[in-house]
Amino acid sequence: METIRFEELEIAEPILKAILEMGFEQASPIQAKAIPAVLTGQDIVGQAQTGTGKTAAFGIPLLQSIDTKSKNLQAVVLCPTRELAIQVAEEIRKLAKFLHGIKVLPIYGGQEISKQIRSLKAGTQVVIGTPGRVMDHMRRKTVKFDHVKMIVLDEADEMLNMGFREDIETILKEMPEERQTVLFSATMPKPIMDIARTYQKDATVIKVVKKELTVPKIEQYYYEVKPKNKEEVLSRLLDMYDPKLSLVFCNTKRQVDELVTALQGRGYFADGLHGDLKQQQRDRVMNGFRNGKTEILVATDVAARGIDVDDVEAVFNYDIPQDDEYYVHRIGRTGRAGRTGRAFTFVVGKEVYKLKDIQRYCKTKIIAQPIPSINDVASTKAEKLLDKINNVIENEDLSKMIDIIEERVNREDYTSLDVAAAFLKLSMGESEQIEQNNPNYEDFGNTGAEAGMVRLFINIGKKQNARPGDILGAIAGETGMPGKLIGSIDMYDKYTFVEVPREYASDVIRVMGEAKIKGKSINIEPANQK
Ligand SMILES: Nc1ncnc2c1ncn2[C@@H]1O[C@H](COP(=O)(O)OP(=O)(O)OP(=O)(O)O)[C@@H](O)[C@H]1O
Ligand SMILES: [Mg+2]
Repeated sequence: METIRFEELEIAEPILKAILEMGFEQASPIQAKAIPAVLTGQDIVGQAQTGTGKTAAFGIPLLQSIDTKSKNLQAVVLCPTRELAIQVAEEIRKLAKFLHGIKVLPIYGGQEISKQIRSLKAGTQVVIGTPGRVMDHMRRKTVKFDHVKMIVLDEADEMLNMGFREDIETILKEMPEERQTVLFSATMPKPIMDIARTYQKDATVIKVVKKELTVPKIEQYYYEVKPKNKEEVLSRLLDMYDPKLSLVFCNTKRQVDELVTALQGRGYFADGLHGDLKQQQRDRVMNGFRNGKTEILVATDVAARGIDVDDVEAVFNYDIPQDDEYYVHRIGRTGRAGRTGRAFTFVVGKEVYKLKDIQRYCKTKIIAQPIPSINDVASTKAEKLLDKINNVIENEDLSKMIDIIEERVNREDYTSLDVAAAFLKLSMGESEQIEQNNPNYEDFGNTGAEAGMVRLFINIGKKQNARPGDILGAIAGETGMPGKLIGSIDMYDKYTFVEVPREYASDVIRVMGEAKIKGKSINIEPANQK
């Protein structure tokens, strides 16, 4: 595709300077098409994939339309959530850095209204707000729309989903007839086009059409899981891919809270975001995620729309999204502005059919993946560590270290290979110690009813005719584990497992395989869960 430079788009000098400072090198396709169109003053519907710069596509012409000599309110942007309002205001402020005399104000619920009123009174030309709070100011007559030239509905379809239809319609009716109305989103379901027909005049639709609705640079995978395994699978994927920042979407607030507790219990830096939190808490959580203190943000769909955080390398659909469109917006939190990303979706049972619908809607392929075993996680972790070592070997002076190792190796009866292996094991942490004779294994983490326990899948061979008590007795006898410590054993047709305290897991594994459990002469094999 032809590249368009911002200089070719008739953008005012101070704004160009700001764009340069923001590090944008060329206009994205939606920017190249929408900026000139919005500048002509016509009504526009703009659709382009997530993370392709729609904010600046309306933000640049919006700023250019402001008369800086007047202190009247001249442009309004409506966003579905406070987080998005804050972010859009931030981006527009950056674009306005060299435009003197422009005030850009985010207004949203939860923030002290008197403070907002003071700022509005002092003269604000651009307001970025959530529909509820903007309505509130409209009713109090603390905003006046008489001089508004342009209104932007960012994520209009989501505002409708959230029940803001009436508010939006009331706001639009209050605005001058001859204003410009602009809509932007990555998805354009029918209700949006209805709004467009009712409230826009001969709108021009600008679609940057791509084959698929999702960003091609996002690798998309799915995993068939059992509900009770989701937490473990999530942990394995987090350990294996080690994303800098991750966003995990759940369908309910309760699930968000539960998962945050579970992840924190497992030692992850996780935090939760949903609509039941107090406004200050929401700000605290969002800031923690933006500055990297929180590495895993668990959220409901409040964080699905428009949120732009650098370094979100993975998105997890812990629960499959209820609407096809949500899939697009959720996974679009990664792979932004040309970067790569990964999206992982968990499906339970019949949900695979929902996944089919999603793929059809997005015109994309979501690839099935087996759940990584503990061994897969460990080898990926080892690979990553070794990659880091490469760097050290190539770039650092190791002579002193080599002397120390050499001295040790000469003194003891082992090789430098042994030393390297031992170091690798140490740096991978304790959890990998129970790998060797690894049956499929599930760790319950440190919270919940089964805290501290692990479940080991085993095979007992039908011919042995062993009863549960025999097996528990045999394990206890062989490992020295007090019998009462074995949580439980379950024997089904297809699989059998024992649940034991984590610290005994490696002992139980040790007696499996070749070893016979002597006390009762029962042979226990490691098994794969099926
Ligand atoms: N021309 C550009 N060159 C490089 N980066 C850009 C450019 N335009 C915007 N960006 C950056 O790309 C990121 C994504 O932009 P933005 O949030 O506007 O995407 P969007 O299209 O609105 O996505 P969504 O559909 O998720 O709301 C932002 O960090 C923004 O600063
Ligand atoms: Mg956006």
